[in-house]
Amino acid sequence: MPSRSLADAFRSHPVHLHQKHLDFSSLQEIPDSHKWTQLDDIEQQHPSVESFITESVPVIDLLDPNVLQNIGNACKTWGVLQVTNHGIPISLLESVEGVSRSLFSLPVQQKLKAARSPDGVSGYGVARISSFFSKLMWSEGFTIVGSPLEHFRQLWPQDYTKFWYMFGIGDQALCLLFSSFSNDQISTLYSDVIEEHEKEMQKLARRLTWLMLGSLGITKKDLNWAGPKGESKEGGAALQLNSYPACPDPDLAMGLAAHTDSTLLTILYQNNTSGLQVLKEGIGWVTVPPIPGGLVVNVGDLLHILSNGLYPSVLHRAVVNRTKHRLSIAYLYGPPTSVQISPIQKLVGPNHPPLYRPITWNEYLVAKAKHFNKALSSVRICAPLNGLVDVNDHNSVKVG
Ligand SMILES: C=C1C[C@]23C[C@H]1CC[C@H]2[C@@]12CCC[C@@](C)(C(=O)O1)[C@H]2[C@@H]3C(=O)O
Ligand SMILES: O=C(O)CCC(=O)C(=O)O
Ligand SMILES: [Fe+2]
Repeated sequence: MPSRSLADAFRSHPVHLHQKHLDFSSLQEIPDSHKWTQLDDIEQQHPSVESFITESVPVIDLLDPNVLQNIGNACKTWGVLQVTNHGIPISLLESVEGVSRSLFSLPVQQKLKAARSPDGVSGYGVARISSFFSKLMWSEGFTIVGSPLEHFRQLWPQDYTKFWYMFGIGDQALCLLFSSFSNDQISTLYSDVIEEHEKEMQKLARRLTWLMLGSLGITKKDLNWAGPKGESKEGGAALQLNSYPACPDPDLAMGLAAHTDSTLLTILYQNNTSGLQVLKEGIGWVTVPPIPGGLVVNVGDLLHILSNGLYPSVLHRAVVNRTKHRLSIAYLYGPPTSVQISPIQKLVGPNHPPLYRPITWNEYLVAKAKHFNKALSSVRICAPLNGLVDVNDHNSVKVG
């Protein structure tokens, strides 16, 4: 099962985090432990640019007849795009948002009952990449690999009262509906939502992978693990629920520090609060605004390797804001965990030597745990000939 082996990567390389769990909602001021300066994250030195003076991340309708070409262009020039008409029911995305909101609203002590262990992949905690920074991020996360049922049973109290609320115009038609659930009922209900979401997202992720590779002229035949004989090998995935509480001084805080994803691709849902920014060469940090019904899709490090550097894995981060609690839901999609990933043969030739050595997803996760933003460079075997530079390797010299 892919989910079980994804966890193996973390067992072999435990990450001990300086966990300091804050009750963000009670803070009027940012504690020193959470105050970031430019020195705390080298990537902060790039300017944040206003969306109206610059280009923006392409929005692509998956039903557009030119979808293949549009996706190819977006992947080459940005490494990120937003998709509409993707087929995932909005109601399903809103249900996962509801589960996430309910989870993060629990008291800290309750959430810690499902804390992620240093050598585990699933559970509640700060982002794994936190170990590379001296300052803490203004966020909480919950990672799910496989069924979340056991963790959910640890989380919700025995008698859990859930309320739905509806607001009318002004304060006229405020309506609260209360209902009591047993721990078992709520865990099963929420777990079913997560599993349905996983099923739907898996389908979309596969479709997007083939569209992205298709625009490079790659078909299933060109990939040994996904070709006619490899059909049965399914990709694996992790679901990351992110919560960014409102912050008294957003300029001093960091929601999620700049990183690339160790995936083939990541599909991100953001509730109607912006915060995601991507780094565009020569421009700076560009905000990716939430669009109704849209999903953000970004190229991950493994697709960067497969495409032999043609598709950059985009450096991105999440910033926070003063008034709104922001939630995001990231579906981190990868290949079967023990399959060797290397530049696709068709994209390699005398003028295009392979830039990376073969590596499995599990090995890559270990490399990320050791080297963080230098993980991609750590598997590089060849200096770029044609001016391609790893997006997360800003110190390297550009040629051409
Ligand atoms: C399959 C994955 C991908 C992981 C590790 C593992 C499970 C959790 C993912 C994230 C999610 C949050 C950002 C990130 C950088 C992090 O800290 O945890 C991601 C990381 C990666 O993309 O490297
Ligand atoms: O919250 C966001 O917008 C970004 C989340 C993210 O990058 C991740 O979970 O990998
Ligand atoms: Fe990410």
